[in-house]
Amino acid sequence: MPFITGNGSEEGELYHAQIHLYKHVYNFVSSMALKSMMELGIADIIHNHGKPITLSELASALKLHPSKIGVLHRFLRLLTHNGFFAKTKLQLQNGKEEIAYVLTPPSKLLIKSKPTCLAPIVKGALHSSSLDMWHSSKTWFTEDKGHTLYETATGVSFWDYLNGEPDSLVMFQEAMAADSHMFKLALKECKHVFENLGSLVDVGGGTGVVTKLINEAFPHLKCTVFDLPNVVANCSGNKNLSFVGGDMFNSIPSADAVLLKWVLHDWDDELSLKILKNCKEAISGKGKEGKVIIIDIAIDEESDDRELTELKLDYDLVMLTMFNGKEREKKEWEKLIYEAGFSSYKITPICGFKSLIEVYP
Ligand SMILES: C[S@@+](CC[C@H](N)C(=O)[O-])C[C@H]1O[C@@H](n2cnc3c(N)ncnc32)[C@H](O)[C@@H]1O
Repeated sequence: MPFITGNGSEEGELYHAQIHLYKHVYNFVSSMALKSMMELGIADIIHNHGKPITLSELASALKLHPSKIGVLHRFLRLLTHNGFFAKTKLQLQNGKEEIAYVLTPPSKLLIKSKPTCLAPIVKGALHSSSLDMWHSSKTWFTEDKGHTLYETATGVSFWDYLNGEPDSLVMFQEAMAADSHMFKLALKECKHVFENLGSLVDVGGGTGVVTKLINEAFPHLKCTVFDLPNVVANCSGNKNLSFVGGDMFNSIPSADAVLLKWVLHDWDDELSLKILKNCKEAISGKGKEGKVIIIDIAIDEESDDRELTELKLDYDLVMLTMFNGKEREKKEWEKLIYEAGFSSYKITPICGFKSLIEVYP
């Protein structure tokens, strides 16, 4: 059981069950408190302060009305409990002590001046356009249409919504770019995958954050970012980095290798199969030497701990409800890869919760 049962008495079990249930009912409070912290820029303030910050110093930096100092304290208390701040004691000149707050590794990921800043993920994932649809889930379950939850709630697909709302498209691309910056660390783990390649096409490569990192590490590798025409319209590259607009369901530019990062989880098996078959076609000029490099989640409940599995399963529902996509278990990856006509593959965990899946013709 995921929760500890009581002392065996009926009441004890009931109380524990209630705590478990309420905890999950109010999980959104932790998410929204985190969003408030990101919007207020608290991580930046503490980072720029350069030393532990007291409540009154933080309130003053935030220019809060005095009536909000107690509010700030209670937000900080929850966020500290949730691991986003740590408390330390400052010795004052009058001999007294005062509590001060410092950043922890998760809140350091919200410092906007750092390349590893994940604030755009918090902004995008907790934006009303991602959350409001959940109120329509009962209708979605009971209707007999092949819509995503997002379509049922809003009447348009998420992709159409993005394409019709330039600000939202920018927010989405910024969230993707933020996540991709983490790839710089992962590149050290998977350098071997890109060595000895002459050309690479990054399919669904967005604004090219990942491809630029690969291009920096392998300046002689000819890289192409391939995405929808409106996504790459204003992107510029260099001698060995170009942007091409198109539709991966029609055809993909030829290369020695294709990269699909954070792409296949947007699509169901039928459409993913189509993309993979087009990837196979794109690398066919390289014979058995070609490869497809997938970076996505692989659900592995047996090996992963509870927190990691929960994150992967949360992502699965996000993909399902917004795109009719899915996060796949290892055996589902195998089925998809073999059905697309590839002969072998290798899965290696990277980037903390994603996997590198090397696929060979
Ligand atoms: C989840 S994002 C991943 C972006 C990037 N690979 C990354 O990891 O940051 C999926 C990308 O697929 C692109 N995409 C969606 N439909 C496409 C299509 N039919 N052809 C090419 N790209 C497409 C989207 O524009 C988006 O940039």
